[in-house]
Amino acid sequence: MSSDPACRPGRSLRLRSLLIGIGALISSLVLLLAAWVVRIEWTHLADSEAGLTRARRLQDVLRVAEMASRERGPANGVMGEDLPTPAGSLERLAQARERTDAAFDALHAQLPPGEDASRHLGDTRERLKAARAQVDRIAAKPAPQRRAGELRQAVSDMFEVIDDLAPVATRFTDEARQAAPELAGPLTAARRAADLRELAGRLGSLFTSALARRQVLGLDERLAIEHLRGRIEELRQQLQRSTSTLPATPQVAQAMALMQQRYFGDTQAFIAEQLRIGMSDGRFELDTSGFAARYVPDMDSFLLLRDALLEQALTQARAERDRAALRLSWAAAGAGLTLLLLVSVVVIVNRRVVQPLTDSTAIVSALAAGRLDQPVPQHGARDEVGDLLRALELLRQDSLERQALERERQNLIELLRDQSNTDFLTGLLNRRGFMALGGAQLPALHRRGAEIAVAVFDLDHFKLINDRHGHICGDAVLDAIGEACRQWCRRGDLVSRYGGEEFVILMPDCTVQGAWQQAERLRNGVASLRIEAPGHPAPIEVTISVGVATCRPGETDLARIISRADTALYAAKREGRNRVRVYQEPAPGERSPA
Ligand SMILES: Nc1nc2c(ncn2[C@@H]2O[C@H](COP(=O)(O)OP(=O)(O)OP(=O)(O)O)[C@@H](O)[C@H]2O)c(=O)[nH]1
Repeated sequence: MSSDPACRPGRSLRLRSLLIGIGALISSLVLLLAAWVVRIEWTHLADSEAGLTRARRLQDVLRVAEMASRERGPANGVMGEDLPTPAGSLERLAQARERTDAAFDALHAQLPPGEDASRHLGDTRERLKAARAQVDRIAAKPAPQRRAGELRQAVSDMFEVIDDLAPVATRFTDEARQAAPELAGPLTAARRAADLRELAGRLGSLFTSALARRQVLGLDERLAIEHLRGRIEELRQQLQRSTSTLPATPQVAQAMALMQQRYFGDTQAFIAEQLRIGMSDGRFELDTSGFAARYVPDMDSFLLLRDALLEQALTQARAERDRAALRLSWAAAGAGLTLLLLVSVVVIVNRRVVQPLTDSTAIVSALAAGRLDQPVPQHGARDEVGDLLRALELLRQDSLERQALERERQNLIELLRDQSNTDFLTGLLNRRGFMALGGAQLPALHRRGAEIAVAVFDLDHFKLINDRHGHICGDAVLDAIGEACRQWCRRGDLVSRYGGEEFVILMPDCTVQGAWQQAERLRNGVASLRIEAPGHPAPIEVTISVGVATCRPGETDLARIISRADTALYAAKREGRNRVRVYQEPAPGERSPA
């Protein structure tokens, strides 16, 4: 039964391997799926971060452009005022330049060094420096010496600084759009608002030359002003269209309304009036500073709108980043929990099912092999596996009882067998046991060429002992003779109480000479005994007569050998007892003594 493969413990090990394999496979699939989801969410998060970073950079670029644009007011101011330039104008210009430089520094700090945008901004600053030097050269001249051409050039150089920032702004807008497409709307609209501020500023700057010299506007200035007004209107419409598609925020709505009211309401009428004067007699009521004081504040409505749109974009980007981070956390936590659950399931199934099955298989195999010493493990749960283990324990207990009963039965059989072959008085073999064992030994002894002898001895006048001292004393004497046999016979000799007071000894590996010596030793030993018998004060002395015969080659009939030894025994009795006689084989033609 133990050879049945189903009983081998290996089965259960394979079941555990299967469980671990399935667990590992499902875990791998879950991990793969989780890695895929986490990767997607990670990409979303990275894109959102990138979109936010680019939106902030765009905000900084637009701030640089705003500051450079604001710097044009004080620059135009000092170029429009005669020497000595008022300290207040110089102070305003210095402060404006400081603010522009600070905005440049802040933007530079955001960019990794060596990046294209960083290098480009470096070039733009050089261009700004050159434009400022040109402004300072013109402002250092007396007003009459300042030519219209150089004034326009100086203004144009300042414009170019702003134009130079446009590619950087476009680049960050594109990068933000690629990383987070939802930012495209508000960022594009914010750039349009910034462009409107710039164009409005340029429009004002075109009046600078005529205002400074209180002259009519030149044809190219008039054309440029009309061109800019057209561009401004066009941009306004684009801005309206783009903001109308965005999710409306109160800040953007308010900034749009303010822009419409202030710049495209009051300020447009003011510009139209200045244009009319510039096209008629050039007698402006305001100088450049007065013009700037009236015109510039209304342009701030563009900046309010730009900032509101940028804030909307940044808020969107931050919200998207936070959502992506949350989704990423959920995905990672979900994957971790699923894995934990899987591992728990594998551990529980292993502990509740596979391990008990493994133990059960080992126990069943042990039971099948008859090994009952292996205890069945305790399993507290009231489930099928628990029932199985409890049933196995019952089976084991039952088998243990059966085994004990079987052992008892075997012992009893052994005992009975021994008793049936043993003489109850001396503990030696009885006749039956002697004949069975001795008869079985002879063939093997012959096969290895051993010499075999048999001795038969009988107590002398034993009847007298019984008669004089009683049967119990006779039994004690027989018992003492048995002890003497154990003491004086060799280890391999087979000794038996053959019947009554007659004993037979089978002596393997014994020549006739050896047998005679052995018999003599035994006879002397018995004669020297002083046997204590119950109820008998004096020790009893006995003698024995012994007959010895040897086994003929190949002879296996034990009874015949005993018969020959018996013949020798009778001879010993006849000759006076207490002696050993060896059976003499009759000469050819002579009759057997028996
Ligand atoms: N106490 C006792 N006596 C036994 C037992 N078996 C046989 N005897 C006695 O042994 C005696 C044998 O006597 P006999 O055959 O005449 O032989 P003997 O008296 O020994 O004389 P020889 O053999 O000629 O020397 C008988 O009295 C039997 O009763 C036994 O188990 N116990």
